[in-house]
Amino acid sequence: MADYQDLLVERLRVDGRDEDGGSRLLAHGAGGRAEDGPDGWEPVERRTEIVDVAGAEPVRVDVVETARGPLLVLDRRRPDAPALDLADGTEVEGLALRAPSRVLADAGAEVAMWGRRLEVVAAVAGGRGNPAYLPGVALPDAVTATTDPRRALEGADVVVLALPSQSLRGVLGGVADAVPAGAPLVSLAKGLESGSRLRMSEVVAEASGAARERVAVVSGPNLAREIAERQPTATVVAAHAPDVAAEVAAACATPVFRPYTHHDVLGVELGGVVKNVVGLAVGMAEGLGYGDNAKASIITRGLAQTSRLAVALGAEAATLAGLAGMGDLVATCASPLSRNHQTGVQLGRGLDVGAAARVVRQTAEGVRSAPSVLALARSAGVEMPIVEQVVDVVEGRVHAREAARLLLARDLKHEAG
Ligand SMILES: NC(=O)C1=CN([C@@H]2O[C@H](COP(=O)(O)OP(=O)(O)OC[C@H]3O[C@@H](n4cnc5c(N)ncnc54)[C@H](OP(=O)(O)O)[C@@H]3O)[C@@H](O)[C@H]2O)C=CC1
Ligand SMILES: O=C(CO)COP(=O)(O)O
Repeated sequence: MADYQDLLVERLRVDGRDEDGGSRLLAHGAGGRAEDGPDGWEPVERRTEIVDVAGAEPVRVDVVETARGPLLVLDRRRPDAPALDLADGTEVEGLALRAPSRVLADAGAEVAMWGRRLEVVAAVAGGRGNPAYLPGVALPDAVTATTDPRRALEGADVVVLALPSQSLRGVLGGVADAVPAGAPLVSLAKGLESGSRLRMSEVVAEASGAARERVAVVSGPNLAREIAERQPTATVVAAHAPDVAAEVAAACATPVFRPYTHHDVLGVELGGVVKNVVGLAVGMAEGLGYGDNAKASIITRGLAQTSRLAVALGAEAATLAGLAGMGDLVATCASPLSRNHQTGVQLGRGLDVGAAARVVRQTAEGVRSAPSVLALARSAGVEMPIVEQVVDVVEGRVHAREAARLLLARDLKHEAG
């Protein structure tokens, strides 16, 4: 165990019963040693968390937590004893983990992360990072984690929503009443909601009930793995309210992460949405064995079509030439880390969407967004041939090779037309 984590012996006493019949516990203050403090017996938090398990029924987990941290062992002299079925007045010695997050939280630095899976949350809270998504990356000590979204939201100055686009409304809507009043709500998601075709800033405002001025989006060439490795990058923080954009930018700026503020929320979001679809197309070209000329052509025409759509919907053309447009498009189309790119490669090799998803195993937003982008484009009277072909491949109507042939066979035209 790293030297900044502590295992503390807790002196615990059973003090009656909870409403559900389990033992109510008190802990002796300051690590359970009487000489450590005058505060005597103090309440212990006990709650049940529901843990989703892939391919099985959810599991109920009893969590017992003292002021020092969660109990790993309730009774260290009888570790196999039934956890919370002790006679009134019994005293036991538990073991509490004081994790780095807790130590840093005490020192004032707080990033409270919510996750739905106990094993992920336990790994993050225990200083082991997130081995499932970011193997080999140590997360900052200041990140704490919980499976209880309300605890994560408690007292938050800024609420950051890093969820796949199709899950965001449900998750946020379920805890909207717990979002601290006045805290900016920041979306990192790069997709359109299927059905409503709403952008994520719109979904956030609807699901939370917050005014749109409280919502910000962060978008740019921001591949998660590189950021987690503290490799330098820049990004855009867009909000309708300049002070909200500035507040969020100040909150996330580091020596290697440089945010620029922007007012064009629509343009910034559309850049992030459509680059995923173009990333699928570039991946398909790669999967088909095409070279860099083909990929550069798709990137360039993809950006032209994205800008056309964005401007038709009311965004500024210059936004799409910036970090959230061209910048993110280049990162996605060039990097093997991009899940949209990876998914495209699998589609180009002939796999269908389901099989490609099983290979890539993480969210490729372009797959769900492509039909919504196409519908938006049609409603705005904008032609997006690359998106059209991606939709046809994703929906299994044509093979990627045929999609490429159809794109190349289109009528000749002026490049700026
Ligand atoms: N990864 C990246 O490089 C970047 C991603 N983004 C955007 O961020 C958004 C999220 O992507 P990302 O985190 O990478 O996606 P991943 O697929 O890597 O991870 C999805 C995360 O969301 C959780 N999740 C999914 N559905 C739900 C749900 N219904 N309730 C609760 N939690 C859920 C997953 O939990 P579980 O593990 O339990 O399934 C997992 O932690 C996307 O819109 C993406 O475009 C933006 C910039 C960079
Ligand atoms: O948006 C991203 C980089 O900016 C991440 O791209 P993927 O979702 O394709 O991995």
